[in-house]
Amino acid sequence: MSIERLSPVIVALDYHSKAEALVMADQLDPTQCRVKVGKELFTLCGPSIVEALHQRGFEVFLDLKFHDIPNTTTKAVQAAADLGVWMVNVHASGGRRMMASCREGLEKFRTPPKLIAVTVLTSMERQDLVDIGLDVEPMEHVKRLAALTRDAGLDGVVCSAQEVAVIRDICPASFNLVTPGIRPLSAEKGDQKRVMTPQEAISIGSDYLVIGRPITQANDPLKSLEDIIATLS
Ligand SMILES: O=C(O)c1cc(=O)[nH]c(=O)n1[C@@H]1O[C@H](COP(=O)(O)O)[C@@H](O)[C@H]1O
Repeated sequence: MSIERLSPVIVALDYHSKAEALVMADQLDPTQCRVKVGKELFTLCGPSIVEALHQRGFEVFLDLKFHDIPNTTTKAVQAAADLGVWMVNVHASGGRRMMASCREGLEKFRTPPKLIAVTVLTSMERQDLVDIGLDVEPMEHVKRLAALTRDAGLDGVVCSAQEVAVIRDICPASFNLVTPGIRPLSAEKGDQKRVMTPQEAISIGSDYLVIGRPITQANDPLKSLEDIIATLS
């Protein structure tokens, strides 16, 4: 069975050192999940953490949420492709030209990473958008940015599972919907606002579930991962 069919779970390795991240990775199983390397870990460790995870058999989502001018962002996603990562992301609010330039920049790679765009962070709610001058519901803004991402030719978006149904209506089935803000019923929400359980997220059409603390802060992370996967079938 391919890993695509085995598990949609991407475990967020949000750690402050390579050693801590690898202790967690060594408790997980690369046939049951992928892993995500974000800003904290990559800023501290650089490419060596990606190499160490590849050596252990994990596919890596490099979550650096690039947001810059087209030239800079394109060079950044090309650097991610040089590292051989499975997925990389930019901010959709960087705009159509920036996203299209990134997509074109990956065309020269034989097996480019999936290129996806963050819509509205799952930690944000309506008032956070008002604060930055956007007097809209998160759902509406996510829909607009997902359409822009689709038109720029990217592989998908990061959104909350609460927006999946609306995006599915306007994007092709091949458009990947990657959803953080996933919380089993028993888990703390923490700083996440737009949340959903793993089971609900999959039933509504999420392709990938990004899950950090509910797995990495569990007493038995592998059991927590397996318990979550068991709820998905
Ligand atoms: O791009 C992301 O992965 C991301 C986008 C978003 O809108 N919300 C969000 O939480 N994330 C990431 O997903 C992970 C969620 O972790 P937990 O809240 O611990 O499950 C973190 O590493 C976040 O950086």
